[in-house]
Amino acid sequence: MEVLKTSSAFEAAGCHFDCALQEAASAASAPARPKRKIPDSPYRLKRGLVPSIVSVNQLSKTYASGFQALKRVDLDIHQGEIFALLGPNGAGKTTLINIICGIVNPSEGTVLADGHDIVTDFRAARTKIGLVPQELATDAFETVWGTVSFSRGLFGYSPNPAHIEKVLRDLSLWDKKDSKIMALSGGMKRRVMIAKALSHEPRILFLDEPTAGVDVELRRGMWEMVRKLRESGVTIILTTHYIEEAEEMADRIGVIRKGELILVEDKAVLMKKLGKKQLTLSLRNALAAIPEALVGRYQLDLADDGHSLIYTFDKQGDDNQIAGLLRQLGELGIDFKDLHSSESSLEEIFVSLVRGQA
Ligand SMILES: Nc1ncnc2c1ncn2[C@@H]1O[C@H](COP(=O)(O)OP(=O)(O)OP(=O)(O)O)[C@@H](O)[C@H]1O
Repeated sequence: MEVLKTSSAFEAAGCHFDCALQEAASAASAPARPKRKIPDSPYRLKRGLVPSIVSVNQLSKTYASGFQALKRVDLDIHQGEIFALLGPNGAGKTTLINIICGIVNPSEGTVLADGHDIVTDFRAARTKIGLVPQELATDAFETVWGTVSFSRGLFGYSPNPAHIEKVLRDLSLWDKKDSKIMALSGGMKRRVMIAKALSHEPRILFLDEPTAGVDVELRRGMWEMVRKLRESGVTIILTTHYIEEAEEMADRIGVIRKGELILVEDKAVLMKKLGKKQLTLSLRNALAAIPEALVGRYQLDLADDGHSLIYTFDKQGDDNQIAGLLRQLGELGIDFKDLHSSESSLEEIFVSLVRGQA
């Protein structure tokens, strides 16, 4: 439930998805924590009027080995949104991003980036896109200013010092503009990668695992920065293994499993539709088992050596069910001294989706 948000264990370890699944499974008994208020986004406020900026149609990829990494994927990314692509290791996220960015050829299907076909109109499509790859690949001996300016040149754009200055200032790198890359911290290097990706003024920015291995404080700073980029009109597509990141940042969420896009949904709708609620009753006297009269009628579990009775129900469920359960408990003489409710986190919803249970 709420308690299953990204735990510090895999934050610290930069842990990958399979690990997250195990964490989620084993964290069910952790104490509840209060729900965080996530600010509404400009995208969400004007939703309904937003056109697509990336259009993926029936996209498939079969590698030379014969392995089919993507299976007829259809996806529209809306202008001005932050879209989070989630999926276990090997699901096909990087393949999809690499095809859109022109790094991997599609086997079938088409992709339009800001109206340009990524195969037949490659150059125009590529200028619209910025990619921040997972690996920090920068020239250690080059200066921040030099490497970011050079990236712009790679796209055939004439120098624009005013733009490079703005990017460096926005990313809090201006005071480091003359520093060599090797003299920067990991977090600064990551921001240099973002500056490089923004050097040619793209309208679409792909962030592949933007905060992998980044400490919690810096990660929050990165989230703030990504939101500012979105406010400046850049559409952002990110992959992440940190569910908290998607929950915090994304307007919409796509889930890939075994090369298939199994779900694309507004985050808030997803959490409402697939989310579960739990009502936990602290019993006055421990129960050895769920009473016969309740079995099959309610989804009930015992915890805490029989001292807690947990009722799980759909978020969109009928409130009369709770009243009915409480009445029946009274009739059975089962008394409780306290009760509290909690809601599923995105992480729980996600775990059930990739396991195929949702
Ligand atoms: N060049 C390649 N040749 C053959 N198979 C490949 C190639 N690149 C990727 N694959 C396979 O395609 C599948 C999808 O890989 P991809 O890198 O897209 O997954 P991912 O969702 O990004 O995973 P991760 O979260 O681990 O980065 C994997 O099974 C991978 O082994």
